[in-house]
Amino acid sequence: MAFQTMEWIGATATLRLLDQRFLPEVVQYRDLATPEAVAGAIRDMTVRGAPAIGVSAAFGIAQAALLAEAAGRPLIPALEAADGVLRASRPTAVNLFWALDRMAGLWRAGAGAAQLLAEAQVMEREDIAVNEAIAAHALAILPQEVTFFHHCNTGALAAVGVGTALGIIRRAHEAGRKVFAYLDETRPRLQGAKLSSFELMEYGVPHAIVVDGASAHIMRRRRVDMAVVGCDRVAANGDTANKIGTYNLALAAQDNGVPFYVACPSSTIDLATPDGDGIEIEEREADEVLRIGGQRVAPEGAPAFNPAFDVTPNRLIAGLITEFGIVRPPFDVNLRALLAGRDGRVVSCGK
Ligand SMILES: CSC[C@@H](O)[C@@H](O)C(=O)COP(=O)(O)O
Repeated sequence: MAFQTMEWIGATATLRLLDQRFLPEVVQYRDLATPEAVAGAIRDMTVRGAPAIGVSAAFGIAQAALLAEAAGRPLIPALEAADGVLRASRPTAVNLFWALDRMAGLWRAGAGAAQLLAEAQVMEREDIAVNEAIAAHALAILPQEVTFFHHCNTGALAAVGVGTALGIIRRAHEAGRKVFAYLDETRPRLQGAKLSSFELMEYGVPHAIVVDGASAHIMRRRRVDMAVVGCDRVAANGDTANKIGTYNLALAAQDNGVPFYVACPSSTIDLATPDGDGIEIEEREADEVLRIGGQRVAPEGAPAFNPAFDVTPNRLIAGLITEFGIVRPPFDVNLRALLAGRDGRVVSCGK
């Protein structure tokens, strides 16, 4: 692979992130030396995608402990401050809070810097395995020839391993399936056109970038076997927050009889939020809408509204593809059973 989304540089205790803001034109890395810098990189979308955000934040916590220990400062105030600044970086992807809670469980119990770094590295390795398991479960239901519709970027750039939805597309291609993918360009940040296409070009997966508004038309006129997207938070009833435009895509899929799947690690499931109405939706600056590639496309002074995510109601979702299997409706029952199974009890994927 010609790029690596993140890398921990032990010698300098820095987190090296591929700066996704400049892809596909420039492959350039940033070395972040403090948890505040890591939080800034999450906020400005140097790193993005729910799993990648979570693991980056875990390294930010480890970094806080390492810096405090090296300076002989007390650990807990440093960790509390780092936790606060990282928690405030982006609101919607629950993986951020999941990762910070997991790290906080350790440092509140007295873990030191070495143990916190080891835990961040465990999370890094886990993500790789989880991504592979998601792809393997998906492959089991895919035909030999398959055309996908995909939204945003959910691949290696959004994770540590191959990613979720885009990881499925990549692994299906590598497994010898005859794969084609339509990639929504994903306005306003263009993660589909810039990042997902960058990845699929790299892997040699046949695809076409389409404008977001083309999905219903393409599903009506052309072969599409499955829409598959990632997600930032799944509520207890299966309502799913993902990049703005996902809900539109799900509606288009339903109207055209195309099964709509959401691929996610179980760390994206948030049983504490009963339904999608309780999910905070990040609102970003108007300029993302008003400009394309730095160039203003709207009249001077025109207003804009820029919600970065939307919530797809559970009734539009055929299944959630997790590392433990494919969760089918009724999601309220089956998601609880899935997470109970993760703790060693019964696993029911509602197949
Ligand atoms: C496996 S990534 C899943 C989601 O995080 C992805 O679909 C998405 O919405 C990313 O949004 P972004 O704003 O680029 O961080």
